[in-house]
Amino acid sequence: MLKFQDLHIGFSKAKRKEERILFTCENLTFNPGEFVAVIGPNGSGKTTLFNTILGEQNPLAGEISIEDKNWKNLTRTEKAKHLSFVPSKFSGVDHLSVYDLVSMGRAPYTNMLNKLTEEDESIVQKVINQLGLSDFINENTISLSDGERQIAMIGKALAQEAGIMILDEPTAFLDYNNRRKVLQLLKEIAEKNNQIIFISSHDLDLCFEYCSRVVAIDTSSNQLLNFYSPFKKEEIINKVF
Ligand SMILES: Nc1ncnc2c1ncn2[C@@H]1O[C@H](COP(=O)(O)OP(=O)(O)OP(=O)(O)O)[C@@H](O)[C@H]1O
Repeated sequence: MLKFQDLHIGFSKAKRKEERILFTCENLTFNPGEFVAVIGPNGSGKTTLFNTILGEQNPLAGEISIEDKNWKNLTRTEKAKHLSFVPSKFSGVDHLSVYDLVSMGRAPYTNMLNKLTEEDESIVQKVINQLGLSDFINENTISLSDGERQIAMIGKALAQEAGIMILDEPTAFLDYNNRRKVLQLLKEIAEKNNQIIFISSHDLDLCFEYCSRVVAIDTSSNQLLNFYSPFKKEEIINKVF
C-alpha cells in the first residue's frame, strides 16, 4: 500500500532561485492491483511526481509512505525491493541479451558478484514465460523492435518483484497495436501479480480504457485530482486540459 499524505510536489530553493510548487494533493492511498494513469498537460509535473516517488527528489511538504513506513527512512536497496522503474526509451545495449536484461532485475537480491541463485533464475524464467519472451531470450537488446524492447524492459522490472512499478510514458514510441498490447499486459500484471502500476501518458483514450484509476494534474487549481473507472472522460479532459 502506497500513501501520499498532504504532498506538495515541486522544486525547492536548492534547485531554483525560488521555491516552486507544481501541485498539492490531498491524502491518497493506492492499493495492490491498481493500474493508475498520471495525466496532465506538458510541464504539469508528471515526471516530477515520479521522481519524488522514486526518491530522486524530496516533496516540498508532506509524506510518502509504503506499507506504513516513511519512504525517507528506507535504504536504496530496500526501495529497489518495493519499487521498479521503466524509462520511456531504452535503446538497448550491444551484446546484452534479453535474458541478461531481465536478469538485471534481480540485482537488489544478489550478492556483490551479481550471481543469480537457482531461485533468481526460476523467477527470470517465469517472467520470460509470462511476457511471451521465450523466442527472444538470446536476442541482442539493440536488435529488437521498439515494442519488443519495451516488453523486455517491463520484464526487467517484473523480475525485480517490487510491489510498485512506475513506467514513464511506456507507449510514447510504440505503434497503435503495440500500445494496446503493452497496456493490456500491464493491466493483467497489476491484476494477476497484485502490483500497483503507475504510468504517465498523453494517450488519454487508452488510459481511460485500460486503467482502473486516473490521477490528473490540474494546472488551474494546482491540485492532483483523483478519478476511478468508469471515467467521465469529457469531464476530466475539460477540467484538466
Ligand atoms: N530540475 C529542475 N529544476 C527546476 N524545474 C524543473 C526541473 N525539471 C523540470 N522542471 C520544471 O518543472 C515543471 C514540470 O516538469 P515535468 O517534467 O515534471 O512535467 P511533465 O508533466 O512530465 O511534462 P511532459 O508531459 O512535457 O513530459 C516544468 O515546468 C519544468 O520546466
